[in-house]
Amino acid sequence: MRGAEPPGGARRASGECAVTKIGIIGSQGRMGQAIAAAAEAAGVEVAGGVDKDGDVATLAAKVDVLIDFSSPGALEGNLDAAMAAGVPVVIGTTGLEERHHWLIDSAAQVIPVLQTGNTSLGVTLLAHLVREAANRLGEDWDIEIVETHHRMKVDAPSGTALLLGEAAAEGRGIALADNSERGRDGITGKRESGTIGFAALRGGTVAGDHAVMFLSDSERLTLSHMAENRTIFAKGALRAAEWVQGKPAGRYTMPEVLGL
Ligand SMILES: NC(=O)C1=CN([C@@H]2O[C@H](COP(=O)(O)OP(=O)(O)OC[C@H]3O[C@@H](n4cnc5c(N)ncnc54)[C@H](OP(=O)(O)O)[C@@H]3O)[C@@H](O)[C@H]2O)C=CC1
Ligand SMILES: O=C(O)C1=N[C@H](C(=O)O)C[C@H](O)C1
Repeated sequence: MRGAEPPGGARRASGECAVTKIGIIGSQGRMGQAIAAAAEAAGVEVAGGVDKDGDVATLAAKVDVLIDFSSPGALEGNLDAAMAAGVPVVIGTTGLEERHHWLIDSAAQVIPVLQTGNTSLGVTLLAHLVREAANRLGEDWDIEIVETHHRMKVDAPSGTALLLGEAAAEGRGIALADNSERGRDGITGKRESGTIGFAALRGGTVAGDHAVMFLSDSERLTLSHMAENRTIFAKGALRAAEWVQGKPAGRYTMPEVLGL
């Protein structure tokens, strides 16, 4: 029908939308609530939200951008809904596996998709510093990543720890998948040279602490970040949502948003 509004993606590809109307997937969760509060403070309209068993297709049809902080199991349906409506999606959900990344790559052929394990400015800069340090320090510097989170967190290592591991691996010019040590217990044998180790601590209400340690024979360098609350993630998610609007189909992440 002539005059009917084109799918959101086509409309936004022209870049004409200035105001972001967001839809939150995982709206009643810790992050969903933090995003809604940050949106209210920033004057960003929340057009709706869904949780388990919610209707994401209906939500997608009435928003400019979907923001997903829910569960890996929801990802495929969320991407399908975003593609059908032609709206960009910001994915903050962690615990993603290879097949989820494949789904994201595939959706990014159709719509803009921004995925990150951490939307904060501090962690985005930390990843940059980690890449640089890993590149400049020789292989005699072992790399270990330690993360601490609240007792309710369900995935490990955290998405941020993995993001930092990827940054370290890039700096070293190695593939993280072939060089990571994800859990030591019992007679582990000595540390395998060149690996990147991960350790996860859980307890209390910690919003998210990450430390990347570089350890050599006689010295240690630690680069770290501590999140004092979820507002930093929520603000970063809103910034990502505003940035991704009007972008061409493709896969994006936080350094592009923050210009780092
Ligand atoms: N990238 C980043 O910067 C950050 C990422 N995160 C990540 O965000 C995710 C959410 O964290 P958090 O808010 O603490 O977790 P919560 O458990 O508090 O919230 C998750 C929410 O998602 C909902 N949900 C579960 N399954 C589905 C589904 N199939 N469809 C729609 N909604 C669903 C839950 O609903 P119900 O209760 O009904 O199951 C719940 O409301 C985690 O993966 C976490 O690691 C967190 C902080 C920062
Ligand atoms: O589940 C959380 O809480 C957090 N998850 C993200 C992660 O897995 O890295 C980001 C942040 O650390 C908080």
